[in-house]
Amino acid sequence: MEVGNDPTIRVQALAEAGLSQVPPQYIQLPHQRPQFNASTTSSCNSNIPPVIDLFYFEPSRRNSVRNSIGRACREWGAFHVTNHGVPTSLLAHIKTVGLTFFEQCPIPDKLKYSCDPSSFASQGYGSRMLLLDKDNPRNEDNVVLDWRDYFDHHTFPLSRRNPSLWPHFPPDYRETVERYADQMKALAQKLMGLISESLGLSSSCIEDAVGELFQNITISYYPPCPQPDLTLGLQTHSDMGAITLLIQDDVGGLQLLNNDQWVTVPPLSDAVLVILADQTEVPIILANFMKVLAPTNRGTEILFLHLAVDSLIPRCHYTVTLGAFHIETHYIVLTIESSTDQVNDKKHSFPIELIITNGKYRSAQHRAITNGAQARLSVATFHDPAKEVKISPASELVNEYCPRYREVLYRDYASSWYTKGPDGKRNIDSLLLN
Ligand SMILES: O=C(O)CCC(=O)C(=O)O
Ligand SMILES: [Fe+2]
Repeated sequence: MEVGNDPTIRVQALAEAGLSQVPPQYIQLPHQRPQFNASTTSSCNSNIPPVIDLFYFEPSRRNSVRNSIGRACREWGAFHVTNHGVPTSLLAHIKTVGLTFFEQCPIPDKLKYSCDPSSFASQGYGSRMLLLDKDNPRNEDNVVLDWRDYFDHHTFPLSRRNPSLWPHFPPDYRETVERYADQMKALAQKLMGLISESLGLSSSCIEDAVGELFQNITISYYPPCPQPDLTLGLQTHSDMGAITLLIQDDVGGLQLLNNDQWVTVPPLSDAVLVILADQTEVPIILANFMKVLAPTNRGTEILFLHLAVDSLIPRCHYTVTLGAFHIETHYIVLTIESSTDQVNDKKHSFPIELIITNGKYRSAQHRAITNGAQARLSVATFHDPAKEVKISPASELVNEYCPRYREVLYRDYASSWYTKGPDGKRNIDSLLLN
């Protein structure tokens, strides 16, 4: 069977053909292949993303919930939430309708919903995530394909929502996706509020920076794979938008990179996994640090960063000198003062660099592994800026203390992601000018 640049090939068809070996396009480079050892696959591994009880957003719990979220964002860039207010029956039902579509609709019927392979993140049924590089067909030789089929739905803003383009089978598929989209948007907005507050910012900060939310829901179906040790269901990536809410069935296979180790995320049927995506990492947070940093004196010999995280953690003061800058834990900058007025150009731009790298609000790298026994299903709900939103620190806030990030249209950012491939975090790193 021809695979690769044939957009009609579905992984499910390859799996059903009973191959004993996957076609070569699905074989990962050796350093990308998963390791199947006890520490990454054991369900009793204690090193897993935290589970945070949201207590249905009860105001009296807000402070402690916000602290837990801050810690999880610094340490993992991801966390589970429970008591989030989304009916658990709906979490179960969206997985049921997704599985019914993938497993009970014949492939020729599913192909009627095929997405457009020439435009990225297009709605519909597909397999290949990255765009074909038509200008450089030779680049195709380097493309490794995911062992995955998916259905992508455009759900917000409502002007993009057209359920008649979604599966008609099972009969309640469309209505379930609509209900799920509404519930996930409400949850994402509440979580962005808490994440903003966990940075010491006003609760609307991240949402204001993102602007009108664009929501896509991707149901991924990973057929059993004859060679799980050579393949990935979904290649290593960080999500490109602001925040992703993910649920998975009880088969398991999602892995998160934590302290350079791949950790298998256990399926929790009542929980939703929150994944920080690229736009929550640098540009938005950076813009807010810049607001705080903007009124500093320039060219100072020593800077004092007054750090405080919240009322529960005692205020700490740090002295910053070139070469001796060290922040142990938290990094909310309240003020910067100079103790001398000596000018030393070399110091420009170092404080915020360190703040960012110490900050640990990094988008989480993750991937999906495959298995030889059972198909697996996940539902990822992405919340992204509009394509026209410019991603950059606000220009009036940039001074020479700040690192410069290249301004980029979110559309171009997404396009680069889909043409060059995520390759870990290559895309967000490419925005750094220095
Ligand atoms: O299937 C999974 O668990 C991961 C899905 C994912 O990361 C994505 O769709 O971006
Ligand atoms: Fe993802």
